[in-house]
Amino acid sequence: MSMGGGTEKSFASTAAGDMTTPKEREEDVSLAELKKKMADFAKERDWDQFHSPRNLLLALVGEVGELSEIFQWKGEVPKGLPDWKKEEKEHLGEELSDVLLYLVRLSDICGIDLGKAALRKLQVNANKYPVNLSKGSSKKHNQIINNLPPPSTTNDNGNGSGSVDDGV
Ligand SMILES: Nc1ccn([C@H]2C[C@H](O)[C@@H](COP(=O)(O)OP(=O)(O)OP(=O)(O)O)O2)c(=O)n1
Repeated sequence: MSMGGGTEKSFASTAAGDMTTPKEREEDVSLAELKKKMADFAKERDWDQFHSPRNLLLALVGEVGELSEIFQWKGEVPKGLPDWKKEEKEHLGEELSDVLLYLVRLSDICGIDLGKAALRKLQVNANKYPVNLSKGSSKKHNQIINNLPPPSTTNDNGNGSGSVDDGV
C-alpha cells in the first residue's frame, strides 16, 4: 500500500506529457485530461494488453479496498478531517486518485463517456428524488412516496403530483 508523504513522486516530465505538480495548476482538471494521461501512461508501457475491462474493474475494486482501509476502525470522523496529519491526507488523496484513475480508464476502455453518463445520471437522480418529497429525508426513492402529505379531502384535483418516475 502506498503510504503517501510525497517522497515517491517525481512529477518529472515524461512522454505522457506535462506532469506539473497540482500546486502549479490553477484550472480545474477535466475527465478528458485524465483519460488522455491514463491512455498515454498505458501506451508508453505497452500496458494496453493488461488494461482489459475485467482487469481494470478488479484493480478499481482493489483500490476501493485500500481507500477503505484508511477509514477502517477509526469510527466516524469529522468532515474536513481536521485532526488528520498532512501525510495521512496525502495518502487519502493518493487512494482516492487511484480509484478515480481506474474508473476513468475503465470507462474509456468500455467506450463510456463518463462525464456525459454522470450528468445523465444526476438528472435521473433528480427525477427520482424530487426536492418536495425527499428534502431532509434519506429514504430510498421507492420509499419516499410515504413522505407525501395525506390526501386532502377538499380541492383534490387528483393530478397525481409527486410521481417519482425517472422520466428519462
Ligand atoms: N497495470 C497498472 C498498474 C498501475 N496503474 C496505475 C493506476 C493507479 O493509479 C496506480 C496503481 O499502482 P499500484 O498497483 O502500484 O498501486 P498503489 O499505487 O496503490 O501502490 P501499492 O499497491 O503499493 O499500495 O498505477 C495502471 O494504470 N495500470
